[in-house]
Amino acid sequence: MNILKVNNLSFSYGEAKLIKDVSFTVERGELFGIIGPNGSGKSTLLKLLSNIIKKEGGEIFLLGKELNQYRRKELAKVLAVLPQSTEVNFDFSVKDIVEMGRHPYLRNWQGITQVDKRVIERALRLTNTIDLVDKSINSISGGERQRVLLARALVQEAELLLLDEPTSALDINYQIEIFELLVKLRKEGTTIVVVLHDLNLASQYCDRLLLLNQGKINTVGSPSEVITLDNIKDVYGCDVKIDNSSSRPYLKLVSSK
Ligand SMILES: Nc1ncnc2c1ncn2[C@@H]1O[C@H](COP(=O)(O)OP(=O)(O)OP(=O)(O)O)[C@@H](O)[C@H]1O
Repeated sequence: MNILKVNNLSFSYGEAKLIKDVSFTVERGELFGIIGPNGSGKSTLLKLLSNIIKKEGGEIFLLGKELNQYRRKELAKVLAVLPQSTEVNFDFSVKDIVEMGRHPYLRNWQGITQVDKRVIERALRLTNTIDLVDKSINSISGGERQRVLLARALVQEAELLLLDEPTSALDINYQIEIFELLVKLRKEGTTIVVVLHDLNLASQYCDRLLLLNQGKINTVGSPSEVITLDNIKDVYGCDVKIDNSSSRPYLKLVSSK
């Protein structure tokens, strides 16, 4: 059964049409990657799926219900988002930030419960951020902040996670750790849609990929169907080598000189 169904989605900023007639589905329990060059519309697409910006045309069904029919709290229990920009304007502590993710579960006038505390502690452990809880969100590194905001998304216990470049600020150790965490979450039943720049990480970890080019879908399919010499040449305009000796394609850059 699909968790997300997108039909003929379109979106413009002013005159510029940024998302053009995009249709695809995401199945329950998939790790689904969105890839494409800078400016191709990946973040815009993710914001549309998160209801952060409103579509111009088309339909987005989340668990069979139109996204714009969800109430805010109801949506936050089904869908959690890690945005591309992890800047936080106010000087909250890490603990406060992560607790905010439980907001949709809190009753009026009631503080956090033992259940909330357990969920928060698990998310802090999974993202390796437990030692940061007393620090101010603005006094930690960009990579630490990215993991803290992932913890905040996890405490929402949503069925669908939408992550915009969750490892962009992370060193190689944490990149692997976060992807192993995503694989674990997927095994537990969470569906994950993730925007990625690193085509090899996308190939290695995602079940299916959507390759976006100038706001349109170029290809949707398995990593072997999407990461091909022709597709990379068409979309990125560069020559690469692709090693297909293992089950998933591995891309190597070729110097233009
Ligand atoms: N608020 C905005 N107003 C006008 N144009 C915008 C706005 N936000 C993004 N754009 C434009 O929309 C296009 C798509 O941007 P988007 O951020 O979705 O691309 P992306 O594929 O995520 O890029 P990147 O890989 O660089 O993060 C870009 O040309 C960008 O300049």
